[in-house]
Amino acid sequence: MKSPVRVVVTGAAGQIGYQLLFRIAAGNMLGDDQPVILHLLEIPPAMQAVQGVVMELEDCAFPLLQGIVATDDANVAFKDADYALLVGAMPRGPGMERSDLLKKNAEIFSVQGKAINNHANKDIKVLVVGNPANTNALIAQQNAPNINPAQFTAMVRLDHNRAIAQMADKLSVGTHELSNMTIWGNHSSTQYPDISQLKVNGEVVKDIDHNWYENDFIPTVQQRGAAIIKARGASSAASAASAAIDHMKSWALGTPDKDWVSMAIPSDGSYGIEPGVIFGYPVTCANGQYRIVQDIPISDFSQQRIDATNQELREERAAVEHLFS
Ligand SMILES: NC(=O)C1=CN([C@@H]2O[C@H](COP(=O)(O)OP(=O)(O)OC[C@H]3O[C@@H](n4cnc5c(N)ncnc54)[C@H](O)[C@@H]3O)[C@@H](O)[C@H]2O)C=CC1
Ligand SMILES: O=C([O-])CC(=O)C(=O)O
Repeated sequence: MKSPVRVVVTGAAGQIGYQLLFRIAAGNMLGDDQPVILHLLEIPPAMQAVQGVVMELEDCAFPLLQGIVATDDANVAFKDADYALLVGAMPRGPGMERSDLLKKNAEIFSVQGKAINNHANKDIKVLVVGNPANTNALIAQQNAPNINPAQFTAMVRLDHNRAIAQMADKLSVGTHELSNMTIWGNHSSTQYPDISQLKVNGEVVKDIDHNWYENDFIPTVQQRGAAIIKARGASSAASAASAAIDHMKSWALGTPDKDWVSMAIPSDGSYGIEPGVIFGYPVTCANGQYRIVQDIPISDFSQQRIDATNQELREERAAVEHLFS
C-alpha cells in the first residue's frame, strides 16, 4: 500500500465540492492504490454543513480514505498538502460573464496562494476551478513565490469534455473514439475549441461543415456554462467535478499514447502567448509533469481566435495585478 497523500478541496460544502469529495475518496482521481487524507476548507458559516459532509464521507467506509481534516483556516488546510483543488468561490448567475466574478473572488485566491506558499508540500499540484479560473490561478501563483509557478493550473477540461461530447454527437461515434481535441485560452466565452487535429479512431476527421463548426459548434461550447445556468438555475456542478477529477488524474497518472488533454497552464511562450499567462493548451502528461504539444499548424482562422482569448486574459491580468505579492 502506498503512503497517503493529502488532498485539499476548498468550498467543500458547495455544489461542486459535494460531487468531488466522494469521487476522490473512492480512488477515481489518483487511482485504486492511492490512499488519501482529505482536507476540507470552508468559511465559518458553512462549517456546520461541512460536518455533515464529513459524516457522509465516513458513512461510505471508503477503504482509501485514511483521514479527514475540516477547517475554516487556510493555514491548517494547506499544511503538507500534495494536491489542491481550489473550488471555493462565488458562482455566476444568469446574465453574468465569469469575469464579472473577478473582484468578488480575487481576494480568496491571494489568501490561499500565501497559505500554499507557507504550508504546502513544495511539489503541490494546484488546480483552480473557482471562476474566473485562469486569472484566479495566476493570483494564487503570484502569491506563492516559493512554489514552482508551473504547479498552478486552471480548468479548461470541462470545455474539452463538452467539445468532445458535441463532436461525438455530430459524428455519431462514441466519445472514446475521439482524440486530439484542444481548448485554447481562457475558460470563458472567448475560449477557442479547435478541431483541426481531431481524430476518430486515430484517423484525421475531414469534411466537417465549416459553417456548422464556426456558427454552431464553437458558440455552443463557449456558451455551454450559461446554457446550464439557464436550464438548472445553478451553474454546472457534477460535470465540473468530473472534469476536475479528469484534469488531476491526467496530470498525476499521465495521458494515453497518441492523445492529449487541454489544461490551462502558465505559458512558456509557446504559440506566441506571453510567458506567464495561464492559457489553455494541448498537453501530454507523464511522470506527474505536463508538456505543451508543439508544432500544431495554426491557420488564420485559429490565430484570430487565439489572439482574442489571449487579449481577454491580458485584460483580466491587468485588473488584478495589485493583488500580486
Ligand atoms: N472552471 C470551471 O470549469 C468551472 C468553475 N466553476 C466555478 O466553481 C466555483 C464553485 O462553484 P459551486 O460549487 O457551484 O459554488 P457554491 O456556491 O455551491 O459553493 C462554493 C463554496 O465555496 C465556499 N467558499 C467561499 N469562499 C471560500 C473561501 N474563502 N474558502 C473556502 N471556501 C469558500 C462557499 O461557502 C460555498 O460553500 C464558482 O466560482 C463557479 O463559477 C463552476 C463550474 C465549472
Ligand atoms: O458557466 C459558469 O459560470 C460555470 C462554469 O464555469 C461552467 O459551467 O463552465
